[in-house]
Amino acid sequence: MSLNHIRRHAPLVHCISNIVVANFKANGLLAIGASPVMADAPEEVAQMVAIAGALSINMGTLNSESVKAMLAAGKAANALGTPVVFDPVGAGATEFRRQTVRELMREVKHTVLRCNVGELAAVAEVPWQQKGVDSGDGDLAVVEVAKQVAQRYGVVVAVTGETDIVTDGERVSEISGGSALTPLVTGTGCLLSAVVAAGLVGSDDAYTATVAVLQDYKRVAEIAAAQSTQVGDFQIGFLNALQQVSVGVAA
Ligand SMILES: Nc1ncnc2c1ncn2[C@@H]1O[C@H](COP(=O)(O)OP(=O)(O)OP(=O)(O)O)[C@@H](O)[C@H]1O
Ligand SMILES: Cc1ncsc1CCO
Ligand SMILES: [Mg+2]
Repeated sequence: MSLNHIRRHAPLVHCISNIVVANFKANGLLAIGASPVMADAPEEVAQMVAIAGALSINMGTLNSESVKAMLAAGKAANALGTPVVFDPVGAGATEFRRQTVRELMREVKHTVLRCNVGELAAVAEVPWQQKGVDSGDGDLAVVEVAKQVAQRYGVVVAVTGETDIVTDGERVSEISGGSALTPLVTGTGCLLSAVVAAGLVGSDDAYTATVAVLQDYKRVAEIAAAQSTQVGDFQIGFLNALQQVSVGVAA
């Protein structure tokens, strides 16, 4: 019961968000009893991360200022031993994103990398046709590439899609289920990254904490899909189901 673990710890999660999903992410974290704070001014991120339980870095709508903030916040979190989750949104779509991924992977020690398959390919620098922020097309041995990235950077890698894969370079878990409506609501992956960050607070094994969050998140999608067939309703149902699962009242 990982979302329940988050509710019991009620962590403050410092999010460097993209502009598309900031509201959904904040409401999703509140629904499970966490406290979100969005802060991306380079001038304040080191101070903000110092009072947070975890840092969630998302480069979905990056610009030169927010990249400075990501580096400063990540380094400050590392110095404090605060867990960091990196979501390299659209990593392979442009040269700016590819460079930023390289810099963030080199300069910051991330606890968890949470991405879709296209983003994994970009982080691993293997060929893939990314479609903007969506996963896109290609042929990738996902488990093998995820393990290589995990070993190379000493990070837990969580790759999502119809079936999610989590690996620390040795252990591998596959998590299926959920709902095909989930990728039709923008930011469900971005929110998941922030929820993983929240789930790391009070956990001593990032791999098992990440697996537990992804399992609960699939269940959240199933509960939402049982109550709604249209995407708008599903988005609201998803927030409701996050609350239910975290409280422990979901069937
Ligand atoms: N076809 C599918 N069937 C069931 N669940 C899915 C499917 N595709 C994605 N998901 C689930 O949706 C959630 C978000 O994963 P996804 O891979 O879509 O993230 P993402 O591409 O980073 O999303 P975004 O950038 O919009 O935030 C995960 O819980 C994942 O398991
Ligand atoms: C649509 C979109 N564009 C940049 S970030 C984002 C949200 C999903 O990742
Ligand atoms: Mg994403």
